[in-house]
Amino acid sequence: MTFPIVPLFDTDYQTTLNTKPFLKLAGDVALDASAFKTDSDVISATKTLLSKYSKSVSLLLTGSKQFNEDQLINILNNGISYLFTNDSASIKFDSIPNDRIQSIPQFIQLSSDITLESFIQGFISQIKTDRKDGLYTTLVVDNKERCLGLVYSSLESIKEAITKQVGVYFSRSRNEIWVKGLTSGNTQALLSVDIDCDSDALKFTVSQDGTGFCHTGTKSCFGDLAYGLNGLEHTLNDRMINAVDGSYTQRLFKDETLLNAKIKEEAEELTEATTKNELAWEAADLFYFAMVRLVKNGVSLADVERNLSMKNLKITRRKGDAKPRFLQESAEEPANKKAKLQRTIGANDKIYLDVVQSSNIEGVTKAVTRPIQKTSQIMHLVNPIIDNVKTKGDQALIEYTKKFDGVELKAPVLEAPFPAEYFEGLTEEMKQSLDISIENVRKFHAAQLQKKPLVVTTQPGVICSRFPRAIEKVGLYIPGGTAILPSTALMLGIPAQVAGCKEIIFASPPRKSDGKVSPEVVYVASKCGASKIVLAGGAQAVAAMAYGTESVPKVDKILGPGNQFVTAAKMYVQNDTQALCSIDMPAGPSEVLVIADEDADVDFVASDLLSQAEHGIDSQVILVGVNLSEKKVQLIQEAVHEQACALPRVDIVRQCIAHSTIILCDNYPEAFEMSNKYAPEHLILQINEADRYVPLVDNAGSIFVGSYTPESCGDYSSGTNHTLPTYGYARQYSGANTATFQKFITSQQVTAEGLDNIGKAVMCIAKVEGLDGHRNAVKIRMNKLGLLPKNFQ
Ligand SMILES: NC(=O)c1ccc[n+]([C@@H]2O[C@H](COP(=O)([O-])OP(=O)(O)OC[C@H]3O[C@@H](n4cnc5c(N)ncnc54)[C@H](O)[C@@H]3O)[C@@H](O)[C@H]2O)c1
Ligand SMILES: N[C@H](CO)Cc1c[nH]c[nH+]1
Ligand SMILES: [Zn+2]
Repeated sequence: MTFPIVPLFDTDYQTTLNTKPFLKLAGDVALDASAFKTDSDVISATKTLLSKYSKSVSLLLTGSKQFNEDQLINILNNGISYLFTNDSASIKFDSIPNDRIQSIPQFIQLSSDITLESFIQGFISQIKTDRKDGLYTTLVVDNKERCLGLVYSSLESIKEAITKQVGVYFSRSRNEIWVKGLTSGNTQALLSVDIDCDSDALKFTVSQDGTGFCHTGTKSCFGDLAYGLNGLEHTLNDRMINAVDGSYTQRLFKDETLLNAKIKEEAEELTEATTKNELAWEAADLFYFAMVRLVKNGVSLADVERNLSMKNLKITRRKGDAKPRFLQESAEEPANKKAKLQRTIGANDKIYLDVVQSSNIEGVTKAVTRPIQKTSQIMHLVNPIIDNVKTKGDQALIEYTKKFDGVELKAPVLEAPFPAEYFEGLTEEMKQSLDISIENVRKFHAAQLQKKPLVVTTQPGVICSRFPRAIEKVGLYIPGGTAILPSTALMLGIPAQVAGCKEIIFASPPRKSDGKVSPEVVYVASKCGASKIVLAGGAQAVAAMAYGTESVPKVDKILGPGNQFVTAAKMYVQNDTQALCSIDMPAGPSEVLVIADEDADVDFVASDLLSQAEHGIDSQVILVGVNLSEKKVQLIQEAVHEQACALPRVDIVRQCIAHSTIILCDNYPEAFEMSNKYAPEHLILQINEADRYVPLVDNAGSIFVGSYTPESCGDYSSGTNHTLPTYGYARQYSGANTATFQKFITSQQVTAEGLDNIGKAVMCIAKVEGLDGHRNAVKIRMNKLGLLPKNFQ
């Protein structure tokens, strides 16, 4: 049961509610149809009542038919819960379900007849209690039906609560009426009062003021309520008033075009999500942006829920077909859709990074989220490619190269020594430049070689050692989709040679123009002694090297960066025991995090950000500012825009910067903490005395120290490796190094003395493990050596 009286209103319901505000507590109300001229009048009154005062509104039909069937359907579709009639059994409409027509309930009363006394009396007459103290258990909830606490009411407190429409209860500890908030200031407006199904418990719905309901200062007696959609609504309402200048949420509030684009983008991503995690992730994003739009326009979650309830009452529902425009779009290839989305970022828009304060947890979380691909979707595309290469070998490689790279090959593999025509176009200057890089990379990686085995005598007569062996056959992937990368060829080929790998195979997608790989890549391949170049890219190249084909030898390890298809295929083959093939690391889209302070050169900072932003639309660049002034941030933004516009790959940069951010920190330790959490592939330090801060770095692929160390130097020529872990994998992976091309073997030698030293320990532990064979292998030897007493068991 809800409230035992349903007030019946005419058109002047507003005046009645002003003079008898207690009527709002009934929750359910009815309208007298005979007082309204048109169905629109009924609908307008219904909507006002539902939005301000009532939980449900019904319509009382008396006498002759005031409305025809169509009008009644219109009314029922716009919020009226029931039609009350004198004789529900005799009234039948073809299109109105029977359960929406009810006989007039006894408890309907004309509002003009209801007095405060009769209202209270009507309520009290319906409740009972079996408690010895005569009190009524009372549940207090807020207008979102969230439980605030459990209290008790007496008949007196109920009367006072209804009379004043505020939270009034009975305090058992003080044995007196308790007006909530009288001393704390945390008062309550009473919105409605309900009785439970067996009439012995009450529910007070209130609007809670002040810090909250609980005397401990929390919103409810069961802790705080700032979570989920309600918590988000609360935060966004707060941000509307207090948003930090330049924060992402503030930008969304101000920029209608951006906000609407994000809503469309997230809606589309939700339609593309497949796993539970992805669906929850994308739905959360969509709710977030939708909620920003609601809060911006003063619409509350309660308004949305009311709307849902109203829709639930509809009789005639639309067929539910989608507009043709959306049907057509969802049938489109994902690649087309992505391209379309990219075009929504205008070519003339200013290129600038979002700005968030480090204290803005939500903003920072969003900022450091990689524009990561959905593994399940990519695997969906990659799995059949791998299967086909496994079964059809070279033929599949040739077919995929035609399909994805637009090149028709006769043979998919180029054998060393590589024909002279493949070196055509290579200039002397280029050769010299590559040679400088090759020698520096060789020097740095040769220095990493462990020359002598590591030998440690752990106890007298127990000698342990460890020594490296080169991995025999390695497959090196050299990306070639959006840019040719001879630098990656040397970053992989030289360490493989230094480590002593017996067979080095390159794979790289051929150029569309002539079906060859670039002469620079061929030059590096010959310099590092590669035996073959597989003329294929993507998942098909990875599969060919992992399983082998007629002309591609199966390798033991695949190394090298690449796009999402390459990375997904590498992850797949390393998990397939049939392939028996390991990989270096997940080395996906390039990324950089720059830490800069007020003294940093704005042009240097901008150029470093852009040098990685130009890699691809799925790259990400982050600037962590230490105590940066507003002016400095503005200058950096201007430099980014100006330099970006002059780059040939400005379109790629634009897409990358759209998911890149400036995070403002107050001090250096905070900046490094931020960077360690992000675990960037590249970390650039453009701060005073940069080298002093290196010890603060726990997670990063490679560090670039000081203002004259652009990341480009590491990409090409300094000597460090540029094949580095991305996506935050710098937490657990190292970048490519000499050891990446080796495995380590351990060895031990135990003498009689050694056996005497550790033998008993071995036997003891083997016994507890129940492995007597292990124990015996020691016991036999020790017995023969006379190291055990005769009666030893
Ligand atoms: N982390 C590092 O160390 C590092 C180093 C260098 C480059 N990178 C990154 O490597 C990536 C290189 O990517 P790229 O695309 O330029 O070259 P790529 O060689 O990795 O990929 C090109 C291949 O992808 C395949 N492909 C393209 N579209 C496909 C589709 N729809 N279905 C199936 N396969 C498809 C084709 O086979 C094509 O040959 C960039 O993201 C760059 O940032 C990273
Ligand atoms: N920065 C890339 C690694 O993330 C490597 C590279 C190659 N060419 C230019 N840059
Ligand atoms: Zn680079």
